[in-house]
Order: sequence, then C-alpha cells, then structure tokens
Amino acid sequence: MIPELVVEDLTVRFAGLTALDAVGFTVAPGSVHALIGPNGAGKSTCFNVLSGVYRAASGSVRFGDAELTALRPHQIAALGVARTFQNIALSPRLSVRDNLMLGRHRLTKAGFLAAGLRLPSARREAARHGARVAEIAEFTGVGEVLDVPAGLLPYGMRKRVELARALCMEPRLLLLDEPVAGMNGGERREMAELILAIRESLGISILLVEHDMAMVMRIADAVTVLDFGRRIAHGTPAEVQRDPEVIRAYLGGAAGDGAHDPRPADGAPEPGPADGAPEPGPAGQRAEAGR
Ligand SMILES: Nc1ncnc2c1ncn2[C@@H]1O[C@H](COP(=O)(O)OP(=O)(O)OP(=O)(O)O)[C@@H](O)[C@H]1O
Repeated sequence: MIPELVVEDLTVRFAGLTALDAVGFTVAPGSVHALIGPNGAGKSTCFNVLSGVYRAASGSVRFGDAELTALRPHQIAALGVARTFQNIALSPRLSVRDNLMLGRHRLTKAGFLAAGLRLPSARREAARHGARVAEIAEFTGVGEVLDVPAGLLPYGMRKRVELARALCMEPRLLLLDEPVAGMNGGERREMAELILAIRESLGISILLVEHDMAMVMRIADAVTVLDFGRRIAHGTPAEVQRDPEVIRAYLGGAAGDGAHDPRPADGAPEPGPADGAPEPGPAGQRAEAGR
C-alpha cells in the first residue's frame, strides 16, 4: 500500500528569509505530482525538508503514519522515500552495477562480517540483489552498460542511472529533482516515457520538480505552484497553466494577457511540445522584470 504524502503549513526560514511560507499539498498515492515555480520559489527547499536534509521551522509532512519532519535522512529513506539530485550524485569510477548495488544498501540484511566471510547466506542475498539490479537496469534502459564506469557514460545515460539507483531502493515515494535538466529533446521525451512507465508498472508516487513545462504538462496528474515560498496555485496541468497568478509569477507582466515566455528552461535546447501534449505554458525562469 502506498500512503498519501500530506504536506501542511510547511515553513522554512534561513536567517530572515522565508523560503517556504505555510505551504501545503497532498500527493495522491500512485500519482505524478509536479512542484513548479520560478527560480528561488522554494522547490529545492521543499525537497530538502521531505528528505530530512533541512529542518522545518513549523508545519508537518506526513507519509502514512510517519511524521517526516522529525526524522533524519536515513530514517526517511528507510520508509521508502528515495530521491534523485539536480546534479548527478553517482560514484564516477564505480560501474553502473556497483552504483545500483549501493542503492540496495538499506535492503541488505547480511552483516559486514557475513558478507566479508562470503558465507552462503550472504552470497545468496548478493545474488538476489544482483538479479533485481539487472531487472531494474533493463527497465530503465541501462542494462547494456552495467559494467561501464558511470563517469564514462553520456550525460543522459547518467541521469537514467541515477533514477535506476533510486528505484533500487524499492521506494514507495520517489522525489525527482529536475530529471531532464540539461538533456536534449529526444532524451527528455524518453525520460518522460520512463517516468510514466514507473508510475504504471510500479504504482509508486512521484513528486517531481522540473522547469520543463512541456514535460510537466504532459506527465503530471497534479501541479502545485510556488512563488517566493508561497503556494500560489494548485490543480491539474491545464488549470494551473491558465491561472493568472501563475502567468504573473513567471512573466512578471500583466496577468491573463495570454503571453507565454518562449524561452526554454535552463538555457537547454528547446524540447518542443511532446507528441499530443498541450503547448508548454510559462517556462521555468523568473522574468527579469520581477513580479
Ligand atoms: N541553505 C540555504 N541558506 C540560505 N538560503 C537558502 C538556502 N537554501 C535556499 N535558500 C534560499 O531560499 C530560497 C528558495 O530557494 P530554493 O533553492 O528552494 O528555490 P528553488 O525553487 O529550488 O529554485 P531553483 O529553481 O533555482 O532551483 C531562495 O531565496 C534561496 O536563496
């Protein structure tokens, strides 16, 4: 059973700056929920609270019966919350297989001694994890490169390996921090397909921070929009895309004038709308003009 993730009144302050101001949203079980907003809106701060890296000043984050704001990162991981990072955090010298095996760490029961002595029980367990790693690698499209050092792979593949490693934790909630940043159009579409396949095949919940609006509009079931630490909109992709507050936040201009910022996010190649997807809404960057 996948529980809801319920964020309520979440506030985070950094020396006088309120990075999150009483933010709330609920991630429905098995859904893809996008958290979007211009630069500095508070998205990463929110991820860092959910994964136990930052402490909240007030508010709560409940995942089933657990209150995540009271827990440390490894305790949150043990509940089945896995995350990927904006900047790839793989061990470049280790093979893809070994990077993925690191993702299995929390599921490994054999102690250090049993593993070191290569006891039969530890060998059997290692074989079981190895088989699951191979399965996940196949599913995520990195099965062919299991023995290649991660650092030698092209960027798009390394992003996939990061996602595969998070899946190796057998998560119930997956936090994806800008999974397509820096990718070209084809890679972006493939990653979007993979995220949808994860939702369909594994039924887990996915919370996604992403600047690529075409992708968000295509794959998200629900969208929460932050601006200057406040939640300014929430709804389906179509609803938030036409919300005047959202347009104002991204463009800093007259709301509801129908204008869309044509710039691609992050200076990355323009992905273009995915097949059959609605036109991208406002791009991820805050307009220079301010609010
Ligand atoms: N560790 C920190 N110390 C001080 N201020 C911080 C810290 N982390 C974030 N901030 C500030 O909190 C605000 C929200 O930042 P955050 O990184 O969460 O935004 P974001 O929406 O993820 O932006 P981006 O899209 O650029 O990644 C910003 O003003 C940022 O400067």
